[in-house]
Amino acid sequence: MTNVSPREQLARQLAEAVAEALRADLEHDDHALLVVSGGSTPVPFFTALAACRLPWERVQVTLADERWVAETADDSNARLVREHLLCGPAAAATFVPLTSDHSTPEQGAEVVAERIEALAWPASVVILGMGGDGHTASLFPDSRELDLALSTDATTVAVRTPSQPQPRITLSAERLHQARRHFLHITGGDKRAVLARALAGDDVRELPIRAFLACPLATYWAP
Ligand SMILES: O=C(O)[C@H](O)[C@@H](O)[C@H](O)[C@H](O)COP(=O)(O)O
Repeated sequence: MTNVSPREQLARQLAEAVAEALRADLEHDDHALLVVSGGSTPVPFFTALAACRLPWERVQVTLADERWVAETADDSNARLVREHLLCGPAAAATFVPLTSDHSTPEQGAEVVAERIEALAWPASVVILGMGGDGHTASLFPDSRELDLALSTDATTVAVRTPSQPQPRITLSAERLHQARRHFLHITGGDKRAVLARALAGDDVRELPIRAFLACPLATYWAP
């Protein structure tokens, strides 16, 4: 038995659950939509999911949020997806990024929204991450667009926040709720403590992850 770390085991278990969900939906739908988050946590999950046997040509992939940077930039979530998930057979999936040629997310938000709205909603799966400040996607507590992102029925919202170096674009909470299944993928003691605080209170503006605690949320956590 190889010595597999708890985080690697978690990534593999999450990948199996997501693959199973996609297969179940593809039994009765032509396409299945997977919405993933960026950051660092998802990398082993992406690698494990890419190795799963799926009719990838019928899977659509998009992002919950994105930094408004070129796809060649180190901190591009689209780059992370292309490098770690869309590999091997999974390269046959249809990936729809969240950036456009516009110089700002405010200018690009509408054309990105149109592109996203054409996908196979409701999503089969939304994978959420969480930051130490309780943000998820780009719903940041210190963002002046938080109230809008939590209340609008628009698909995308341009976000600027003092805590992040780049402008961002995020799917709105309303759009992120349009899914059959929600998974929260977090690791480490700090995030476990933030989740415990989120579960103990109701103020969504304080900890925006709270916007997703009511929908069934499968939490995948490892130390
Ligand atoms: O663009 C992003 O950064 C993500 O979509 C973001 O919402 C992420 O899930 C959290 O910031 C956690 O990031 P880590 O996994 O790097 O801790």
